[in-house]
Amino acid sequence: MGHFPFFMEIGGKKGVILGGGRVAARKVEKLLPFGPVLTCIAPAIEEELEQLSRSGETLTFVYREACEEDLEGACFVIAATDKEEVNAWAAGWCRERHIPVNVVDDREKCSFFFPALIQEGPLTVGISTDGKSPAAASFVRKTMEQELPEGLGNTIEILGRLRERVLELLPEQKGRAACLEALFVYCRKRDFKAEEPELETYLAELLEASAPAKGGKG
Ligand SMILES: C[C@@]1(CC(=O)O)c2cc3[nH]c(cc4nc(cc5[nH]c(cc(n2)[C@H]1CCC(=O)O)[C@@](C)(CC(=O)O)[C@@H]5CCC(=O)O)C(CC(=O)O)=C4CCC(=O)O)c(CCC(=O)O)c3CC(=O)O
Ligand SMILES: NC(=O)C1=CN([C@@H]2O[C@H](COP(=O)(O)OP(=O)(O)OC[C@H]3O[C@@H](n4cnc5c(N)ncnc54)[C@H](O)[C@@H]3O)[C@@H](O)[C@H]2O)C=CC1
Repeated sequence: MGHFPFFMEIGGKKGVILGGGRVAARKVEKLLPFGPVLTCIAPAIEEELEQLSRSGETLTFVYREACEEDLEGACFVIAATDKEEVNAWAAGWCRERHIPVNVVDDREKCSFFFPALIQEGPLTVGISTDGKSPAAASFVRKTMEQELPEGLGNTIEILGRLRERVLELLPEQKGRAACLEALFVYCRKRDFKAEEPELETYLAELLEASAPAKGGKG
């Protein structure tokens, strides 16, 4: 059975990574922009991984073999050592306690997978092959990255701000949906190049058009 792609909030949540090699580094690099509090435990930690902590205090290192108390209170765990028995032990320990666990050397033991990931501002695309071909997931990511129009992330950021206003100003659901759809269609026609002042103007026109006729109620 496939795995469902929940987009979960992990800001401030405790994440534990066992292992400090290339694969652990790739997982940590993906997680950091989403703001978790990460601890990485391994006797030897690659420089590539240590360097990721420059930007914030949310990544700490413990230079020893993993033990049970490392996992206690974790919101999610990534078993990324090169020792099959260590990864398997962590997987079992977490599953017994209903802690989500990712096991890099055995997809059967994972309760969640890492996707191939595209991030463009607030846009997140996660791609999975249900663990069947990470290489295929990687290929789809690269193909999609080339296809996504430049400026899309910025446009979505602006649309997010305008949306707040539309939800406040238009009382009726159908009217709101039509207005938000029209805004997006406009952005698409402008090849995602329109900046906020231009979209503000267009929104004002849309709101004007949907306002009750003069002399009406209110
Ligand atoms: C189940 C899963 C669990 C998880 O790790 O989350 C998993 C498991 C395993 N991967 C293995 C191998 C490789 N994985 C990659 C690459 C990626 N692997 C990723 C995810 C996942 N890998 C999850 C499923 C995702 C899905 O549903 O498709 C990506 C998408 C995301 C990421 O890692 O962040 C990232 C591409 C990112 C991108 O390009 O965008 C490469 C290529 C490389 O390293 O460059 C190789 C070597 C080539 C090969 O073997 O194919 C092995 C065998 C290890 C061994 O041989 O010992 C296992 C174990 C098993 O299959 O049981
Ligand atoms: N899921 C994925 O995307 C991929 C998974 N893999 C798998 O990932 C595994 C790890 O690969 P790399 O990071 O390249 O290996 P690596 O050799 O670079 O790193 C292994 C790390 O595990 C640590 N370690 C060993 N024993 C430990 C213990 N008892 N407690 C805590 N840490 C311990 C080591 O100190 C080291 O930091 C491989 O064995 C391979 O099977 C490989 C490629 C992709």
